[in-house]
This record gives sequence, structure tokens and C-alpha cells, in this order.
Amino acid sequence: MSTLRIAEIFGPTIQGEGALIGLPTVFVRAGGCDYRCRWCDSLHAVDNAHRHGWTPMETRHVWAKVRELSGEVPLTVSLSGGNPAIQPFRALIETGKPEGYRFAMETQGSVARDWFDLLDMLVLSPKPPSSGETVDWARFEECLEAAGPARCVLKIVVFDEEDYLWAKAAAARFPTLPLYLQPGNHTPPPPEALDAAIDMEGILQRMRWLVDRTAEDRWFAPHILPQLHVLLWGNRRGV
Ligand SMILES: C[S@@+](CC[C@H](N)C(=O)[O-])C[C@H]1O[C@@H](n2cnc3c(N)ncnc32)[C@H](O)[C@@H]1O
Ligand SMILES: Nc1nc2[nH]cc(C(=O)O)c2c(=O)[nH]1
Ligand code: SF4
Ligand SMILES: [Mg+2]
Repeated sequence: MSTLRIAEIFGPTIQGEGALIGLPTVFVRAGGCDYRCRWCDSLHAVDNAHRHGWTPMETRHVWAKVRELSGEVPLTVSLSGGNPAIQPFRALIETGKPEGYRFAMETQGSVARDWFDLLDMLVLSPKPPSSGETVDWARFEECLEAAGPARCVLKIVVFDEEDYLWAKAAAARFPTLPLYLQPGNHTPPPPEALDAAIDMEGILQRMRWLVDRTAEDRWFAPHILPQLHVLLWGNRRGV
């Protein structure tokens, strides 16, 4: 069986973002990312300075931890990171599905894998200008095709007007995909200070602005949702 580079495994908590918001979930966070978004809220799973905290784990040990955390009651497992697409997750999904567990994955859409079609949901989160990254749309479409469009949703983080206009154009490329807009959280603390206070008023202000902005444009396609776990627990790790 394969070895996975794991930053953390935690839960059950609620899925705080997007299409499955509120659903009890165990998170498996892989270490390592091919992007460096300026505002990444999970730098402890991205920045090489923190790789000493990433553990190579055999798939069966990762699976044992998920079963332990869930009390062996099947639930939704969210694979995140870092970019989980970099890791060989096929065996974990193939182990969990026959037991009744469901699998969702969060990725920016930069690396496609042939096992994406085993997922119940692929959350594709292309990065807007404020991230400092540039989307390779050919790669992104490979991810969409690998999963099959029926399994995919789009989730776009928006910090400002430039991001908003970019999100509108990006969404127009994929008019049939369910769409989620998420206000950005401006205060990713250093990983060693994850309990640090967040800019709650800033997040809520951007949330209200997004509601008004879409209404003004009569753009009624997106669901607009804040990161519920951030509202509840700030940037605390493990929730
Ligand atoms: C930490 S990323 C990991 C998965 C993958 N690398 C990705 O970006 O989709 C999980 C989700 O958190 C979002 N995210 C990261 N930092 C954020 C921030 N500061 N504010 C709002 N959302 C953020 C990402 O856009 C992504 O949808
Ligand atoms: N509760 C909770 N919901 C989340 N949704 C996406 C997360 C992520 O970091 O990928 C996340 C997370 O870290 N915690
Ligand atoms: S792609 Fe995701 S994990 Fe990687 S730096 Fe950006 S937000 Fe963070
Ligand atoms: Mg997060």
C-alpha cells in the first residue's frame, strides 16, 4: 500500500465551507503544495519550513485513524492540504468506500489524477489575482474531466473587486457547475500562532459586500458562504 505525507488528521468537525457546509466530516490534510497563495490559511501544510511536522504514514495507518476518530461510523472524509492531488490517495479511497465512507477533496485544480472519479465530490478552487498565483486552465480542465463534471463544484475565494470580476469570468467558463463564493480571511497567522484573533469584522464586511455586489449585478448563480469554522473557532487548527 502507498505512503501518504500527512500534516494532520482531525475531526469529526463540521465542513465549514461550500457545498457540504455543516456536514460532519473528518479531515485528512496532506503536506505539500505546488502553489504559494499570499493569503493561504493552511501554511503549516504548505510551507517547507513546516515539513518537519509532516509525517509519512502508510495508508492503512491513515485509515485506522479515520476509523478511530469516526467511531467506525461512516461519514464524509475531506481530503485537503496543501494540494492533496500530489499524494497517492487512491488506496485510501478504495479502502474507505466499501465501508460506506464518502470522500470529498479540496484542490486548486493544478494536478489531475486518474483516481478523481472515485471521489463523491471534487471541490475545485481556482485562485483569483489576490492569491498571486495564475491558473493553468488546461490543467484545471484535466481535473474536471478526470473526476467527471457531475462530481465537481467550484469554490472561489474573493477578497476585492478585482477578485470578484475574475470570479465572474472564471465561473462563466463552467456555467453548469454549482458555484460557491467565499469571502477571504485576511489574517492568516503564522502556523505557530493559529489561535490568534482573526479579523472577524473584515470577513463579515466582505461577506455583506459580496451579497450586495452580486445583487447589484443581478448575478444569482453563486451560493455565497463564509468559512463557518473560522466564524466559530477563528484560525484554530484541528477544527
Ligand atoms: C487551504 S486550501 C487546501 C486545498 C487546496 N490547496 C485549495 O486551495 O483548494 C482549502 C480551501 O481554503 C481556501 N482558503 C485558503 N486560504 C483562505 C483564506 N485566507 N480565506 C478564505 N479561504 C481560504 C482555499 O481557497 C481552498 O478553497
Ligand atoms: N471545519 C473545517 N472546514 C474546512 N473546509 C475546508 C477546510 C480546509 O482547510 O481545507 C476546512 C477546515 O480546515 N476545517
Ligand atoms: S493552493 Fe491551497 S493550500 Fe496551496 S497555498 Fe493556495 S490555498 Fe494554500
Ligand atoms: Mg482551511
